[in-house]
Amino acid sequence: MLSRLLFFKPPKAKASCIRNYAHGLNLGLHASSQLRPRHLVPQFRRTLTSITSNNILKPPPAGLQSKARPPTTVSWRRRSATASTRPLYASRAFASRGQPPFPPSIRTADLTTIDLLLLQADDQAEMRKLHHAASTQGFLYLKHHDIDPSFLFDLASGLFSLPVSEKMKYDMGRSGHYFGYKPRGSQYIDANGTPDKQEYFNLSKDEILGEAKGAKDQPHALRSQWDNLETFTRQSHETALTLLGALSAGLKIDPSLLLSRHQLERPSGDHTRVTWTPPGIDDNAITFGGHTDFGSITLLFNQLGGLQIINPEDEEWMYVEPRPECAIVNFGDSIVKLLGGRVHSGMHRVVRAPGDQSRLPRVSVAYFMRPNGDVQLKSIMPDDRSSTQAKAMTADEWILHRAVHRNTMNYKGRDSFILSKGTEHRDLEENNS
Ligand SMILES: O=C(O)CCC(=O)C(=O)O
Ligand SMILES: [Fe+2]
Repeated sequence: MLSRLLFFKPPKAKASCIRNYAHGLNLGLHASSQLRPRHLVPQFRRTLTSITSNNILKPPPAGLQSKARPPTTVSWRRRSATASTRPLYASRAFASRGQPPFPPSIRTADLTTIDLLLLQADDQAEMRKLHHAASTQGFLYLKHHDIDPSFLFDLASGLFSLPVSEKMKYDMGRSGHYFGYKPRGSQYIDANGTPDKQEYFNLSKDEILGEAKGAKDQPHALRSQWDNLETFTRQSHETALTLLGALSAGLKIDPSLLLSRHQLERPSGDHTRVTWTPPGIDDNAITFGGHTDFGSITLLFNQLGGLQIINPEDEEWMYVEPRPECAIVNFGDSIVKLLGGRVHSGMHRVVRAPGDQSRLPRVSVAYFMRPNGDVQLKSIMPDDRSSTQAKAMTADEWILHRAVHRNTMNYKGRDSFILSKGTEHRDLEENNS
């Protein structure tokens, strides 16, 4: 791996040098599956640290700094590789799990498929396609990623079959704290306060990377997978950064505007979520009500159907068919606010899995990328500057706001429902942002 890194030229300009070096770092990481930045020779690590600390990346605040890890977060491109030169995609292993097929007769959303390899190769047409998908449906399929969520699907049954009293030791509660366990029924799904039907664990990026103070303990099923969780977190974040970089190109803005607001090493609400819905749900039941995601980019991994989005043409709900070789990507409220409404945060919900799939427990895995916690959620677009001087909620405040108001125990009628909504209800939202 070192010989690969030495091919890279010494730094020229700040931004490009960071990309080249971090790019090289990533190439090394992926070429040699289990190598991580902490395995780099100290000399190279020092070089990277001094480059990145040169006013482009702010170091994390004291107390949150990782001793072993250089900040590598500005990269968004890796050197392109063709499908034939790349190792077996993790998603292929994820594909063969023998679940009943998604029923072919069901109406599904016709989402654009974006090729991550083409984005990494700076393919202009693919970047335009990404921009178009982001600004219309706000949902897309992403192929040729190398994120492997299969270990989380494997551990889900053991994790969620723990006694409720055991899982409740990790309860996230009702205060808006958003990491830990969410029991079934603790969020409501509609204006009447109907409880949801799924449980999940949210695992903080900062805790997984060892950078959060006071990190919570975790059940053994998760704790024993910490290395895999770290790899999953890093790869998901890196993939989301690639999307942000390519989207910036589509929007013709300086990529650092978005990249500097989504740094891996900065404290943020990013997390991995493993969701479990038991079989035996009533036909037509909604297990997770219509919502938009709070953050910037969600990478979702599904084996079973059940996810639905609203068709912008006729406003009807349509299934999103799981494609095991693809992640489902959607854009959330935070990036809508940062880009002054130039992308769409798609409304979605989850219903019982269709057909024979409904006989299985439904597991889904997601990585939620959010802005750094202290980022103000207002437009960063150069054209919007004059209208965005007022102070806005920070990314952390926005999570708190939405999470508190979704909690069943905080439900006080329609007003609570209105307060729980995101950017899909712009008229409502203007009153609470
Ligand atoms: O389970 C799914 O397919 C989607 C879950 C979801 O929308 C969420 O957790 O925000
Ligand atoms: Fe969602």
